[in-house]
Amino acid sequence: MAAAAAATVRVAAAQMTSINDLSANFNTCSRLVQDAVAAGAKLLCFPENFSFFGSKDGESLTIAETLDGPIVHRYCSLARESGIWLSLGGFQEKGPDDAHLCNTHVLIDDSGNIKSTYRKIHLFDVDVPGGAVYKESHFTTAGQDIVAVDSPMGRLGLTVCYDLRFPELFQQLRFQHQAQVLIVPAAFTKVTGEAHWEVLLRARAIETQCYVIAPAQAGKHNEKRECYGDTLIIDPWGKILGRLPDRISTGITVADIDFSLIDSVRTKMPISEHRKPLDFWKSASL
Ligand SMILES: O=C(O)CNC(=O)[C@H](CS)NC(=O)CCC(=O)C(=O)O
Repeated sequence: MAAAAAATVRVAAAQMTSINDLSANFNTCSRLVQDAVAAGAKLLCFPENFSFFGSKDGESLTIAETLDGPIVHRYCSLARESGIWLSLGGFQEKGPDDAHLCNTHVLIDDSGNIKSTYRKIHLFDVDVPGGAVYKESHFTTAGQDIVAVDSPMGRLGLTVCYDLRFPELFQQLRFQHQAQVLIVPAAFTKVTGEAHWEVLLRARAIETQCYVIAPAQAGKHNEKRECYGDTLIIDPWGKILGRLPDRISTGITVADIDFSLIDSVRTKMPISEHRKPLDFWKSASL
């Protein structure tokens, strides 16, 4: 008889203040990996720009690398040596030309192999009210593909930051790609985070009936940039399971993924049966 799958599995999400120094950020990540392993986590998720947070426009282009370059290689070794899965939630991957990179979410297994990669689909070209103007597309090429992948932590759906505002991606991950756990690494602005971060994350968890793991950049990265922070882990009922003692400190939070909770929430409230196919909406709007 096959061994029964574990009923729960522990995951961790990091909160950190990355700077424009690859080694300093790697040292922080290594320390957080040790904390996650000590806490019994099988997966640790890092925020967007975990390995490098530029201090001026275009600085990230100077450190962009391919997935087989030394930066990702170092994180693969860290995963293998520590026996933990890592979600690298926003790596500056060398793009199609020297003027563009891809904002790539890289998932590494506990043997140190890259399991999958997702390239951020929605780019942050936004004039933040009361904040700065962002033009991510100036130096970033958008991804085209939805990515979900099986793991011991369930079927993981990969996203990056601003994707959070586009529920259709999350609907696709749940209903077309059968995701159970959605990872939303972020570097949210302070202004938009205050207004929207928690409510958007809880909404995505509730409407997809998935766990949501949302590791966040936090606090002041340099003279010009400050991120909202507030790393969260949320269950499929929308309940917050994990959060650091404060919004901007560096550290991890952990929570247990309970597969029976996913099943019971979905069975008792069968939205996958009640939802209308796209064709319904086409005819309903005529
Ligand atoms: O600020 C930085 O340099 C780092 N941030 C990023 O790399 C990305 C792209 S500019 N930030 C977001 O997507 C913020 C989304 C957001 O804040 C929202 O949707 O409200």
